[in-house]
Amino acid sequence: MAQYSLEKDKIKILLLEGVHQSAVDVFQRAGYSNIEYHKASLGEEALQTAIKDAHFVGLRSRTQLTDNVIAKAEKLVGIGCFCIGTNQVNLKAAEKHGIPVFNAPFSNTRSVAELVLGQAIMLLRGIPKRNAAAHRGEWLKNAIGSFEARGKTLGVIGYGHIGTQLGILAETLGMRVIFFDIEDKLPLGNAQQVHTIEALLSGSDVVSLHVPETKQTKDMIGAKELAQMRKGSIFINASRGTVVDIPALASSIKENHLAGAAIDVFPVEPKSNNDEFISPLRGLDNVILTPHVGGSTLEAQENIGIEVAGKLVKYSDNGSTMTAVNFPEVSLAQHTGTSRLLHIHHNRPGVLIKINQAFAEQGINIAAQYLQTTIDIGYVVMEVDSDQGSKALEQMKLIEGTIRARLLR
Ligand SMILES: NC(=O)c1ccc[n+]([C@@H]2O[C@H](COP(=O)([O-])OP(=O)(O)OC[C@H]3O[C@@H](n4cnc5c(N)ncnc54)[C@H](O)[C@@H]3O)[C@@H](O)[C@H]2O)c1
Ligand SMILES: O=C(O)[C@H](O)COP(=O)(O)O
Repeated sequence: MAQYSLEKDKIKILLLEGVHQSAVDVFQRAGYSNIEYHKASLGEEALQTAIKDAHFVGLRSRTQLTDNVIAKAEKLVGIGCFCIGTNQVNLKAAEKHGIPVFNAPFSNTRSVAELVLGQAIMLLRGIPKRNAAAHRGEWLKNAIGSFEARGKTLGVIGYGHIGTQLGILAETLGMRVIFFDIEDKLPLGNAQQVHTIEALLSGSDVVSLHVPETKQTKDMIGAKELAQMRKGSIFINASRGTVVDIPALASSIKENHLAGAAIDVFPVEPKSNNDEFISPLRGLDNVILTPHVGGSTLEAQENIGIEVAGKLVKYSDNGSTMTAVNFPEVSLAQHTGTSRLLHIHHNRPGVLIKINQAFAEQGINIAAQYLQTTIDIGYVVMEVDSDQGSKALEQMKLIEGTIRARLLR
């Protein structure tokens, strides 16, 4: 599939799930005015219709970009996840179609860490159940099951951007921090890495999960793992809903093995704010339930809007793919005085040689050339004399193994 870059006002940008206005501002400042904006996510059928003529799509954690949806989005050249998680996008399918996927790996991490710390303090004091009781007209003034955070052990599972920040914040309260991660990680502050999940679960007063959704983390915490936690301890999950067996967690709370929990993410979440939230955890006074708002602060959303829209604009304007999660990364300055071509191909031997040969035969002068590959695809960026761009694109289209070719203006 070959594409000439369109006039910017012809490039359709589909924004879903109420991404922050800052994203719209970034696109508009860069000259992209054809923006279709939706406050909610779209179901598969509506999504297929809206995405059919879109060149870029921006979404958050709810919208499912399946293989099927991507295959039908014939004009799509870039995907922006305005969040951290990218599990809602079939990354392999996007790669196969030559579509880079970008996200915001840092912008909401502090928001999650702050929320979790607040929840830990509230749960250690038994506040959620006292709050629920007060709303029913009951008065639970006593110190039973009420503890300071100081001196308690926080166990972090997944010591990445969020887990590390949480650890540092917790230490400022005088908590001891241990963590479990599949990688060896540099402990920040006085944190200590433990090497089994059992050691973490049995050694912590508060356990907090900060792992991504992967095959390995699916149902990582079930009845067996909950039983390994200390009696009277606290469990927090603001990572992904697939990581925890929720019925097992509900049983552990009802049996008073755990003193409380805070859950922000669920295996099945309502599609919109108008749909009912269904969970076996509903009605348990010592469980804080939040509607996947760990990263939903105005600061985080504004920064995410600027960051991800900026990455999409850069890719559209000059082909730069830095920080793409499924694609060869190429960092490129703005080009002046030349035509820049982007060529995405199946990663087989000889593609670059064939492009160079074809250009040589046609007398096309190459001013600059960049190549990066993943196992499956190669990404070549070439600059040619500005009057030779269209001819060069025609030649690129003919190369065997081409997935996409694009000429930037
Ligand atoms: N609730 C929310 O609104 C919200 C907001 C932001 C992020 N998140 C979720 O939180 C997750 C973590 O975010 P982050 O920025 O800290 O990610 P990160 O990639 O920086 O850290 C994840 C850590 O988990 C570790 N890990 C991976 N698999 C593991 C396993 N099987 N066992 C133990 N450790 C494992 C990794 O090595 C890494 O250190 C995200 O993937 C996202 O799904 C949720
Ligand atoms: O992956 C993330 O960053 C979080 O889960 C937040 O997702 P959201 O943007 O849909 O709230």
